Amino acid sequence: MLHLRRRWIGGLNAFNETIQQHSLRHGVKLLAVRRSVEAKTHNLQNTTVCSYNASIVAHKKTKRWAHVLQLIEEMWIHRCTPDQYTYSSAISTCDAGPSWSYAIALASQMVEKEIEPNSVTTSALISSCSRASQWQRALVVFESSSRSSVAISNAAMGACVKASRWSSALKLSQRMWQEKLEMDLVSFNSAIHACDQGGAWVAALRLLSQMEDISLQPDTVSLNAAISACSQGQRWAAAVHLLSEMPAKKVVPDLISYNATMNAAKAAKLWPLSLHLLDQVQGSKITPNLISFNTVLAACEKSGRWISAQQVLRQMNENALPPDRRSWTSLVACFSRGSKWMEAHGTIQELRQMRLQQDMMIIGAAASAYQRGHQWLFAMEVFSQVLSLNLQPDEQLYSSVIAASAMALQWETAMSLLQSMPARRLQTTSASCAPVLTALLEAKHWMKALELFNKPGLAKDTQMYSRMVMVCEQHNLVELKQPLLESLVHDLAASADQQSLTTLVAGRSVSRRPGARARDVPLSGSVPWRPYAKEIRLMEHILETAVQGDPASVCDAFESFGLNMSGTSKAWLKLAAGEKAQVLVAAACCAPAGLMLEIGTYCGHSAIRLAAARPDSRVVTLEVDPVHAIIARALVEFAGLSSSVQVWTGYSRDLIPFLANRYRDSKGTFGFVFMDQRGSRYEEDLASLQRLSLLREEAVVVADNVLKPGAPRYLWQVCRSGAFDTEVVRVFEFAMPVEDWMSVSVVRGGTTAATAAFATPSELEELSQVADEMRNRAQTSGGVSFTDWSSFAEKMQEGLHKHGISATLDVHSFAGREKGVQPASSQELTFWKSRGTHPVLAMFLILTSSYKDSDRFVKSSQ
Ligand SMILES: C[S@@+](CC[C@H](N)C(=O)[O-])C[C@H]1O[C@@H](n2cnc3c(N)ncnc32)[C@H](O)[C@@H]1O
Repeated sequence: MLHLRRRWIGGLNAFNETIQQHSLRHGVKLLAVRRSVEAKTHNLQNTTVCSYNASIVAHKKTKRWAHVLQLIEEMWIHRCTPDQYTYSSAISTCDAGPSWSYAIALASQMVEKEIEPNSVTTSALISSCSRASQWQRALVVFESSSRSSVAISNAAMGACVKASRWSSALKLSQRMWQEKLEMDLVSFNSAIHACDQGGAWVAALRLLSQMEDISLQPDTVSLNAAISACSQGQRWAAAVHLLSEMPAKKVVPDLISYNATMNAAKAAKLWPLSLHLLDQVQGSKITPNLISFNTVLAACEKSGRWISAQQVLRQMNENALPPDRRSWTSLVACFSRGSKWMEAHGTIQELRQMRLQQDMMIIGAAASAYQRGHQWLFAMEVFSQVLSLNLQPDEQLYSSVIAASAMALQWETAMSLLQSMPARRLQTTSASCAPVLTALLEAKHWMKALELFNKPGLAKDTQMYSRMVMVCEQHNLVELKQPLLESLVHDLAASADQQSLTTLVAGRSVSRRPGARARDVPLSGSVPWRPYAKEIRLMEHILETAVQGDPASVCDAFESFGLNMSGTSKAWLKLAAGEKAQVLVAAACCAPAGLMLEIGTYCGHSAIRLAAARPDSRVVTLEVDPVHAIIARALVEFAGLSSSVQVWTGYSRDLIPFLANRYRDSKGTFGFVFMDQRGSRYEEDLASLQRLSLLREEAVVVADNVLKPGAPRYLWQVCRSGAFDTEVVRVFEFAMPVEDWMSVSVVRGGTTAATAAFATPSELEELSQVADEMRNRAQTSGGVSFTDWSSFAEKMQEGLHKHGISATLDVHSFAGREKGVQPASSQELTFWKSRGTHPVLAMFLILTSSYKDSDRFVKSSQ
């Protein structure tokens, strides 16, 4: 007993400082003097401990802690010794509100008077420490308490949770479980709350199952905390599961349950799920609040779903819930991501009229929209607005405004903005430097550009190199390009792989190295991923296995390497090979004379195929990644096609206007185009080609991957605008057992600029965004499994079908003629023409005729 008391005293010694600061002893004494006078008057001498205790309990109910303190002091004066019960009641009265320090003072008095504390006093004392944000002291009291009890442990866990010490709280709950204390709802709820704080979703689910084991019914608080833990732990599926299970557990979900699940959907960028949950809330008797709407808006923002965001804002108005700054920021950011600068601008104007105070978030989102829309004057205007509002511009805002100015060739403005960043203690990054560099190069200030580029500490990324290399190539700045490429290769992660690139950059052409052995082809999942390791191995494989100067053997080597890669899309080689190559070559063979354009060179596989298939033509191919471009040039040279294939480094949006100047031809420059860049750019790049009159009459335009990841906006243009005749060809993805589509279109005469005004239905806009999300997912470290690709392709097919877009030709059972162009019989051509098929496509159909279509032809022509 004595030992336990010592422990208790030891624990309390830690409070000395607090007691000195907050002790009421002094105040209590003064009160007691007054009270003792009153006591005399009221003849309280005969009052017993019991009656004092009764009065204290009465005051406890009304939380009159000052009276309780007076009574205790009085008891001492009248030599009526307070007991354990007196102190328990008194401490729990003082535990509430600002009087927590008196609880500590009372506890200290108990120690002084050698009165043994019970579990009520201890837990009340722990709560007091917790209120005083003294979680460590709460734990000291807990550890020094003589016996374990649920109340004491709950109080200690509560103190840890309040102080966000989630792991300490979880340890306490584990201890309770191991010590077989009868954990109650409060214990579990505190523990699950701790899991929420730490995103410990596994522990939260384990606690729920422990509750089930002891037949303890969780309540809304338990389940909401568990959903929130899953959300913190990025487990949206578990969060949705918990929400859907609530009715079965006889727990009614409330707004917090829905908001927490929506938050999980937002974190996973699952905007359709968050919209669905919002619909569910609205369909139930719960009224969504600002948090609900803002969570859904933020989910839309993450994916740039501006149409959905607009709908959510309308719903807010219908619910008489005015959007706040956060809601507006999400909307403007959605417009920015969706490249809708005019809509973003309209919203900013609306906010000004509403006199809504704008903050850095909204302004930053607007500046980014202006940057994407090349609106440097508006970007500068918002920048000035930031200064006039005495806000501190951040790096993001600087980058947007600099990029917008640089794109408008305002290099002086861009440069002075960049130079003013350090004065504001802002770090210059590649996002802010790259546009200035490009603008300087465009303005032919080569030396200034080089000076900036060589500035120590400048973070250089591939995009920056790409833009620099692009300008050097366009202006034939060989002396400038060389150090850039050297620096690029040097900046790549140091590895043996780097050597091959160094050789190429040094200007030494690659050739077959007799005796050298290609490294094992497959890049298994266990091989650590290094930048460009896959591409460098591919190159080495081709150099070792193909015949120099023989394009067919080079293409075979590309394919054999690709077929040996396996697993997820991360290891998969993104070539238009296999069936796709057959469609590509057949379409190219039907195209009118003129240059052939490819957007998306990668390592040069399809460019080599095209050049080999049409020796009468030249291929111009664009590649944004400078390392891919280096490898592609080397392999084109190895295939003996350097004079037929020209590789340009740069982003298609920047390069197409350059092509217009470089290759202008009065008949239109390109007779054939192969779109194999990011599918979300197809439509815009095609529109640029049309606007700049770069397409010949009856030019053939082929696009790959129009089903997976998909290019719904582009398909809508080529299938439904009336400006093209199009066949949509069903093929197998190269080296993947998944269906994909390629589109083969012929530009109808006189319609080269007609598609711009042809609006895409909103559902297809949405589908385009889904496609982009899949593209992003494919680029993440996990990649996308073949099964996921397959089910994605099915869904995309359904979505397109609703808008009348389906495959028109099946090449799975390709029965076309052997390689190369063979003259089609006049009977075949007449057949297709009689069916209204464009003669160029008729030719293509004959070349790629599948069993199905051959049958159709044979039966109809008999
Ligand atoms: C699917 S791969 C091309 C495969 C290649 N056509 C073949 O079949 O061998 C796509 C390539 O396009 C490049 N790319 C993506 N978007 C681009 C753009 N807008 N402009 C230029 N290149 C782009 C990527 O860096 C990547 O190397």
